Amino acid sequence: MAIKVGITGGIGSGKSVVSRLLGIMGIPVYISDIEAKRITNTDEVIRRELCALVGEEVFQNGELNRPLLAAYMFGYPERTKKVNGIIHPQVKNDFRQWAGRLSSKPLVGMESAILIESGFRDEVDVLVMIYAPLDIRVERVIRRDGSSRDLVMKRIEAQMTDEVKRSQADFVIVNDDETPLIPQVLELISLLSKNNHYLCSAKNN
Ligand SMILES: CC(C)(COP(=O)(O)OP(=O)(O)OC[C@H]1O[C@@H](n2cnc3c(N)ncnc32)[C@H](O)[C@@H]1O)[C@@H](O)C(=O)NCCC(=O)NCCS
Ligand SMILES: Nc1ncnc2c1ncn2[C@@H]1O[C@H](COP(=O)(O)OP(=O)(O)OP(=O)(O)O)[C@@H](O)[C@H]1O
Repeated sequence: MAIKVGITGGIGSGKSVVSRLLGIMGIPVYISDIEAKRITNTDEVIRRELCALVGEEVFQNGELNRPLLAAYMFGYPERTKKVNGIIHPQVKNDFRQWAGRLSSKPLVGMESAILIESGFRDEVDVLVMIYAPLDIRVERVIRRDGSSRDLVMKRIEAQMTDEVKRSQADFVIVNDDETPLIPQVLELISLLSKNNHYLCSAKNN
């Protein structure tokens, strides 16, 4: 049975960068953002419920109108809760199936900015928080997405605080543009591998 590693952290903290590093090292990672998008675009029940909640225009030419959904939910906690309530149960189901298919792997990951708040904490065995100071995160996302500061702040407000995340995390990786990242990721893998001989089996292959 694979050890399931949750990777969380606020928007722009560097989860995707860490997940890519894990991927390079042979650890498959379920990227919730990507999978939630796929499921939202293909699941009939989600489609129906989102249309009923937001309006038919939330899908355009069969595709989710992402800017519209983002404008609808971010900044409105009650709406965010309803949208999450439609999408997240299906993502949880999908993750379970994905992890089941990879049960022979020593380690698998699940990346989500809102892993704790969407009720995924119990789906993973170990929780890793990627930490970066707020100002750095905001600047990174503005640079990455070309979004406005206001839009980034609204997303941050829809996410749990770093303090709460930190209190639930088993490991914290600091990605503040100063602390070297790769040694921390290697240390994490080495720690997780101590009990399941991950590195030994890699050497034997
Ligand atoms: C609202 C949507 C359409 C906006 O799409 P967009 O391409 O602009 O953003 P993207 O999906 O790439 O997300 C970027 C970042 O926004 C933040 N974010 C996304 N969804 C949420 C949410 N429900 N609550 C808080 N933060 C969120 C995360 O930090 C995420 O990594 C999209 O994020 C979405 O469908 N969200 C609902 C599904 C969801 O909760 N996904 C997150 C992981 S399960
Ligand atoms: N250590 C780093 N060195 C250089 N660039 C970095 C580093 N960490 C993150 N970045 C850059 O900052 C941006 C945000 O990082 P990333 O996309 O990994 O964040 P995230 O936590 O996955 O965000 P989101 O919640 O939006 O998915 C990206 O453009 C990424 O390339």
